[in-house]
Amino acid sequence: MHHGVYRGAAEHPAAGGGEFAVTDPGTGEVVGFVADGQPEDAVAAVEAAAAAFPAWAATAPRQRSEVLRRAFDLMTAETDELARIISLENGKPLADSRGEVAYAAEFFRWFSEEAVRSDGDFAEAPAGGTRAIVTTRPVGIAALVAPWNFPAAMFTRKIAPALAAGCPVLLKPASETPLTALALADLLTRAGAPAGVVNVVTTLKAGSVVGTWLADDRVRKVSFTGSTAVGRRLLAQAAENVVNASMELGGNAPFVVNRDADVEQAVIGAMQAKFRNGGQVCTAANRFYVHADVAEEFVRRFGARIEAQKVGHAFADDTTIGPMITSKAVASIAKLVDDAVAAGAKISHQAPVPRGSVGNYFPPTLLVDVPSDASILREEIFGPVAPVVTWTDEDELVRLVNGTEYGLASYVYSGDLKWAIKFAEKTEAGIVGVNRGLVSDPAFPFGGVKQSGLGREGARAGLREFQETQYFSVDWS
Ligand SMILES: NC(=O)c1ccc[n+]([C@@H]2O[C@H](COP(=O)([O-])OP(=O)(O)OC[C@H]3O[C@@H](n4cnc5c(N)ncnc54)[C@H](O)[C@@H]3O)[C@@H](O)[C@H]2O)c1
Ligand SMILES: O=CCCC(=O)O
Repeated sequence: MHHGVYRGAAEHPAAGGGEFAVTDPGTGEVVGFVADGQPEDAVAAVEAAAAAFPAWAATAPRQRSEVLRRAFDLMTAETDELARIISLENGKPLADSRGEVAYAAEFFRWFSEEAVRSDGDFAEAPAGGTRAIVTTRPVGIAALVAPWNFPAAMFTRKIAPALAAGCPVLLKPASETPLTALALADLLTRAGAPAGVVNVVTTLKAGSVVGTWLADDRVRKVSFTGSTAVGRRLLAQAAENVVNASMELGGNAPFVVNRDADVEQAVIGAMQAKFRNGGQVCTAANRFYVHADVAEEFVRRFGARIEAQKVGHAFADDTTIGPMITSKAVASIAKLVDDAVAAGAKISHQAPVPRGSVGNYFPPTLLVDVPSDASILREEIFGPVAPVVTWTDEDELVRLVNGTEYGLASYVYSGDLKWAIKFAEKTEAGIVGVNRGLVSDPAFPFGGVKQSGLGREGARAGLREFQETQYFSVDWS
C-alpha cells in the first residue's frame, strides 16, 4: 500500500515523488510505503491550513464539538482496524493497541465537551469607569510533532484541543509510525473536519519539514512530544519567530515502595508502570526504590511476574510484550544493562525472547544490587528493564528521587496515605501516582517539570495551550 502526504482532505505524492518504507518491528517486513515529504510539502500544508483557518475559527463551538464527538464515535466503531494499523507499525500487542485506541478516542470526547465551555471575564477597572472584557481566540495554525510510542494517542491529545479551540493543524508523525497519523486524518475528515483543517506531512527529513513550519510567520504554535534533546532544539527554533511552544519531553520516573506498603498491590502497580508498551513510555517507572524491609518480598513477587511475560509478535494471542521499535533501541537498552552488570548489578529474573526471531525483541529483566551511580538509573531506559535499589533513610531517598534533570512522572506506594501525599509533595514531578501505577487520564493535566517539558495536555489546561487571551479595554463613561 502506498500513501501520500495529506492536505486539503486528500493524499498527494511528495514533491519529487520520493517514498520510504514502513516496517513491522516484530518481523522487519515492509508493511507499506509513505511519501517522503519535502520542505515544499511543508509549505503546501501551511497554505491549506491558512486557507481553512478563518472559516474554522469562525464556526460555532457546538459545530467544532460535534466534529470531535463524531471522531470519538468513528474511532470507537473502528477500533479493530485502527488497532491493527498501530500494531503493524509499532509492534505493540493487539490488546494494547485496542487500549490505545480507546485512550486516544477519549481525547476527542473530552475536548468535544470542553469545546462548548467557553469562558471569559467582564470586570470594572480598579480605578472605576473603564470596563474590561477578557476573551479567548485560537492561537493560530499549530504544528504538532509526535513520537512512535503511542502513534494515535500522542496526536489525538494535541489535535482534539487544537480543533476545539479553532486551530487548523499540521501533523509530523514519527517516520516509524506514519500510517496511524494518516488514518487519523482520514477519520477526522469523515467526522466533518473541513479540508485544510487537518494536514499530515510524512517525512524522513523531520528537521527541515518542522524547521520550515517554525520559520513561517503563519504558524503560531508548536506542540511537541518526544525527547528532551529534540524539544530543546525546537524551542530554540521557535524562539526565532516567538512561536508559542508546548513541550512533552523525556522522563526518568522513580517508583518508591515504603515498608508499610501492600507489596502485592505495589507489584501490580509496578507491572503497569514499567511494562506498559514494553517500557517504551515517557511515564515508565525507570528506577525502583524499595524499602530494605520489604525488598526481598517485592523482588520475589515482581520477578515471578516478569518471568511469566510472553514476549512475541503483536498478533500472537498470548503476547504480553511486543518488540522494541528498532534494533538501535534494543542495542541502547542492552548497553545500559551491560554497563549496570559490569558495575556490580545482578540479573535476578528474566523472561525469554522468541527463539530465532528476527524482530527487535528484548527480554523483560529485573536488576538488583544496582549501584546508585549506574547510568541505567540516570538515563531513560525506554525498554522492559526494572532496576531495583533499596533504601532506609527518607532524606537520602528524596535526594535520589529528585537527583535528575527530568520531572515527568513519579510513583509512591505506602499504607499511610498522609505519608504518601507528603512524599509526593517533596517530589519534583508533574504527575505522581499514589498507590497507582497508571496515571494517564484525558480529564487531568498531563505534563512535566524541569527538563520534562512545558505546558499541560488533557484537562481544561490542554485547551488553553491552543488559545490566546484577548482583553478589550472599554470606555464606560
Ligand atoms: N512527555 C510526554 O508526554 C512524552 C510522550 C511520549 C514520548 N515522550 C518522549 O519521547 C522520547 C521517545 O521518542 P523518540 O525517541 O521518537 O523522540 P524523538 O525526539 O527522537 O522524536 C519525536 C518526534 O520528533 C521528530 N524529530 C526528530 N528530530 C527532529 C528535529 N530535528 N526537528 C523536528 N522534529 C524532529 C521525530 O521524527 C518524531 O516525530 C522519549 O524521550 C520519551 O520520554 C514523551
Ligand atoms: O509515552 C508517554 C505518554 C503515555 C500516556 O499518555 O499515558
